[in-house]
Amino acid sequence: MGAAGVAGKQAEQKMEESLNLLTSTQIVIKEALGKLGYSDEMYELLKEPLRMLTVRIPVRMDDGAIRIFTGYRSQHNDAVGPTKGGVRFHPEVNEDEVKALSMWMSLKCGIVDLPYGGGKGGIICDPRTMSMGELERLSRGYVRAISQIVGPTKDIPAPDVYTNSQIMAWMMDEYSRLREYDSPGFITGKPLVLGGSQGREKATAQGVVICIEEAAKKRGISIKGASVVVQGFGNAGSFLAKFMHDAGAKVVAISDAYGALYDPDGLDIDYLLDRRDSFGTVTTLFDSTLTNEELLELECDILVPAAVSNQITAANAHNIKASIVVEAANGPTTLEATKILSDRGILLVPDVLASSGGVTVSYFEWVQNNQGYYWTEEEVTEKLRKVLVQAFENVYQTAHQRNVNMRLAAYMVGARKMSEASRFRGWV
Ligand SMILES: NC(=O)C1=CN([C@@H]2O[C@H](COP(=O)(O)OP(=O)(O)OC[C@H]3O[C@@H](n4cnc5c(N)ncnc54)[C@H](O)[C@@H]3O)[C@@H](O)[C@H]2O)C=CC1
Ligand SMILES: O=C(O)CCC(=O)C(=O)O
Repeated sequence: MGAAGVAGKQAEQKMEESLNLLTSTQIVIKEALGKLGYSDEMYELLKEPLRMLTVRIPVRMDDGAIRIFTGYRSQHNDAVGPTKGGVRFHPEVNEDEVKALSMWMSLKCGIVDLPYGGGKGGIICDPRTMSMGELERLSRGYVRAISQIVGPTKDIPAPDVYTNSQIMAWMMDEYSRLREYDSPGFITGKPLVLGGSQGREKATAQGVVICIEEAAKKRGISIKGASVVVQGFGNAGSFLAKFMHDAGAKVVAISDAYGALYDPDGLDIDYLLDRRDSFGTVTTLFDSTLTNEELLELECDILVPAAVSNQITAANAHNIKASIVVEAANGPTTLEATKILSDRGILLVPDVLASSGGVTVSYFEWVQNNQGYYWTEEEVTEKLRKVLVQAFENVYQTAHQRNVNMRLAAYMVGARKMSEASRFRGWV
């Protein structure tokens, strides 16, 4: 079959497979709760968020026209504490995705043992086509629209895809104006001068690196000289590529929304970092690129999807060459693909564990905001390492002891705390 035929068949298989993130999350949560011995009532409680707010945000665009944007804020479960999770600005944001993302936040917070439940937000928009003024008005409008259900002791947003510290600053300023007092603890991922934490920007990637190191130890792979492929070159992917490169690994391919760059001898990561724009775009500067689909199937030791969901599916899971796949992105691998990779003996470190470094340092930021006393980058990094190494080991041991794959093990570890908190509160 020619290349076009193979691509067509893969597209067909992808269509047949369930790519609904909410449905697949519910399947694994149900299985995890069953393994933990919880009743069906617990599943009924946890299968959907407790609260989902849909808002419509009118924004005056630079040309004078008014555009109405749709946004969401989902709060999955607040039995443990206030809900926590990022805000995504992306054209493909939808209600089910935001719900699933908030459920994953609950699981992440359980895995790294934070006093939070999970939340997540999103706005359907394409910030790459908007001016700074339009983005500021949209960010402020979103905060006004969700202000009743968020706050430093209710639900604390943070950055995610196509949002950054500037957007967090506008959102914090808008919330502080509404409440009429300075509220740095309303949001994390802020610039340092507004109460941001040392190390938050790099935290997601640092967490992923710790998981890669732990996974590599289990597989007897040395990081020095290992070949690494990274999908996505934004906050998570670009820092990750840099850290792996600095640790002596050979980063042979990276990508962004427009394509991938490949060099079997290793890419010049510092050069690419220098050239990327604020949306993590760099491949458009080069002629010779691969597709994101081709990138995933490249020969390598370690593959890190660090972009968007549903990238590794039943259609390409058999062609993945890496022996370790570490999910920096949320939801990059479907359930069917998870099974295929696990059956093939590939060590898959799931998103709810691998990408939990970001929310861990967000928690540190919130603690520092609450106490008004700030830590050094070394302190943050050391605390993050301790948390992540412990979390990895808990999930890895659970997988072994219960003879389940790492995703199911992570859901079991992550679901336990919110289930117990819900039970003690008398909700179930
Ligand atoms: N920023 C954070 O603290 C955290 C991020 N994550 C997850 O990591 C992933 C990446 O997030 P960030 O790096 O923060 O976003 P970002 O906005 O900084 O970068 C996104 C990157 O993905 C690329 N991309 C977008 N659409 C793509 C597509 N269809 N195919 C391939 N590449 C595409 C962009 O070009 C860019 O390089 C997301 O799944 C996010 O939910 C998870 C935990 C924390
Ligand atoms: O930093 C945070 O609070 C949340 C980060 C996030 O949205 C995620 O882990 O997916």
